[in-house]
Amino acid sequence: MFREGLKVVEFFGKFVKEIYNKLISIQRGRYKMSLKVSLIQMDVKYGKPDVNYRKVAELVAAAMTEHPDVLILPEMWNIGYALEQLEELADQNGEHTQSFLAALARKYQVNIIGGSVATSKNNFYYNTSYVFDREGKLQSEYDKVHLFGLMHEDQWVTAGTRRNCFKLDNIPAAGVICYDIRFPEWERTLMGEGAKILFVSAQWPRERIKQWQLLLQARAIENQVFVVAVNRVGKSPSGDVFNGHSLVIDPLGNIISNIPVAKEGAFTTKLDLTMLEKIRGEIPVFTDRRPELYD
Ligand SMILES: O=C(O)CCC(=O)C(=O)O
Repeated sequence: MFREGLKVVEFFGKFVKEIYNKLISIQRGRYKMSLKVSLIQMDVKYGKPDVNYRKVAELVAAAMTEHPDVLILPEMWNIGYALEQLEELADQNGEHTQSFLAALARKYQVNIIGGSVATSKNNFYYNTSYVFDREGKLQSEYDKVHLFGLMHEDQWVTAGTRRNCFKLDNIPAAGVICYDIRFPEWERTLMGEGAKILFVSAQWPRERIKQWQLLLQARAIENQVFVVAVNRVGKSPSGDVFNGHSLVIDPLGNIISNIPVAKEGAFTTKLDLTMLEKIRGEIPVFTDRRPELYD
């Protein structure tokens, strides 16, 4: 009798919690017209995952003083481009990274675009991104699709084949990694699910930083989306210098962030999502497309 009583209480407890969570997500989905994003512009220590995980935990804690809705990390932040050490250092099935990011997301109740980390899955290596929601639930797993030959990434890493589309607080969004931004057809493909924000994580060297900015502005304008793009700072042993220049760009291509170029830190910017509908209404590029003429 007592046991049955407990079961009934447990059942109703679960039921009430589910209703509560539903109401919260409806509330977020309906009313959220702005979104605060924090970009974690960090140095990545080559081949030193312990140092890098600690650094991410510190910078995420620092970011939380600004109460962001979403955090984003750079590319390959666990080991840098230490490709020749993948056998030893790649995160097996991404398990360590997933539990690390899920715990941070839950602890701070914040959405996390986990940049990317080197993983090994079924004896292949990948450049993998994980996205977690505020409850620490995995919303997307993405393996970088376009591998960067100039840094020999294609000799070590296997290219992904899946899209990275997800919803955060009910807002549709998409994510890509670094070299992916040179393929406008890929970003356009991701827009098919109605993304309002494109998240980009990168290790983009200083010598081509002008191209980084122009490419990101173009992706924002042509897709009429906000672009939130984080790049690392620091140096790699091969001599590449990374000067950050992380950017938040509105759907008209205007830069709306004010992130000190080469400084390490967590930088927060607010996106006003109300401008999207107006822009898309005025110049309706999605309905004016002529896909029958394209390849
Ligand atoms: O496209 C570029 O110039 C940089 C790309 C890159 O560094 C990368 O994908 O890791």
